[in-house]
Amino acid sequence: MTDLKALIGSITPLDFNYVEQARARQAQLTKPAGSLGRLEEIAAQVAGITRSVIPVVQRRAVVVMAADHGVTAEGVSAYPKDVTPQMVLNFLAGGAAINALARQAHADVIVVDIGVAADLEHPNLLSRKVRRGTANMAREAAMSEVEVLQAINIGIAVLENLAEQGLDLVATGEMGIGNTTAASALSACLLDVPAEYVTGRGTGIDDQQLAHKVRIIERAIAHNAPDISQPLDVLAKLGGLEIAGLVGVILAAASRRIPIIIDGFISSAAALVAWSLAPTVRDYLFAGHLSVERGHRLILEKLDLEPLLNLNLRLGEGTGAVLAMHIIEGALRTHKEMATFSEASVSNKDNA
Ligand SMILES: Cc1cc2ncn([C@H]3O[C@H](COP(=O)(O)O)[C@@H](O)[C@H]3O)c2cc1C
Ligand SMILES: O=C(O)c1cccnc1
Repeated sequence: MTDLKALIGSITPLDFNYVEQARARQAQLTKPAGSLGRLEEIAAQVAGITRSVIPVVQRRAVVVMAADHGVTAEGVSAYPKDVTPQMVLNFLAGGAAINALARQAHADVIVVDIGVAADLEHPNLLSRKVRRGTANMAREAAMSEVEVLQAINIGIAVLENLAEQGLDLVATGEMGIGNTTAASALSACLLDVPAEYVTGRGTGIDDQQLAHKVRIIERAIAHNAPDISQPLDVLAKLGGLEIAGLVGVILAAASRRIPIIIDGFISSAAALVAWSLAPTVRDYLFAGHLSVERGHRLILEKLDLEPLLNLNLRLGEGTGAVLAMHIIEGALRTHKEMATFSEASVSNKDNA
């Protein structure tokens, strides 16, 4: 097992030397100063992350962590829990939204069974089951302390393996019926806001079911009484195995200086936990999009992240994050491929 403390300690802030050099290059490119807006900031941030003045993001992957949630017994989702293993098989067959978008973005889809409550076998599935779904958090802790650490360690190992093979950009994705309930419970605690503020309709529940979902989350928080100053305690009691796995992915990617695009509400809840453990992780994060799910904006505000896209997505799987890879690529392509004023013999501003 990785020493989590050591991993967290190894996450360093952006290297401003490279940020400044990237900004200096941007100032020389054939465009009015600042005219590429956030694309310029993205290029500078990736330069600071990777310690490369002209970075590339050639090798890309989305890690889709899948797991089940005991809290589905309370009727918090519009879909049955069987959809979790069924969708895992769909990912492996290439038929889900994430597969189509990943093909377009030239990203590998890495599917991890970290806690699906069904027996799954497939040559391309990473079978890393910690347990068959979490316990029902409305009645008991979702996971034990040992299990949450196991799940985080699996995320770390998955990322480190990918990094060994070569990885320039990673997106986070998930699948787990009931996981908006876990993400809402986590966010309510870590943001210290009423559950209602961060609870949405997930796969599409009605008003009555939404009110019920809020009550279940309130009950889970009251019953488990997590220590909100201890992110791992909150994660164990109210989280999900896939969320814990993504915490590991995020921490390990930051430690290896790999830029991370987080997806919607659930991935962002994982990022919130990672940030609570290691605030420096913020430097490595891009928010792929703003989800429709209530509460997403509050998490992004806490992390001081501005979403790259706003497309009314409410799917998860990593879809918004993988779409945002095109924006990051656009930022880095202009940064790399544009001519400077002197190269193209274009006149710069008089005082440049
Ligand atoms: C067919 C299908 C595909 C999905 N892909 C992602 N999710 C998304 O919906 C689930 C969370 O919503 P809730 O908390 O309401 O269950 C997660 O599995 C999430 O990834 C899906 C959901 C369904 C039904
Ligand atoms: O934003 C998300 O991640 C999301 C929203 C609804 C359902 N599943 C995921």
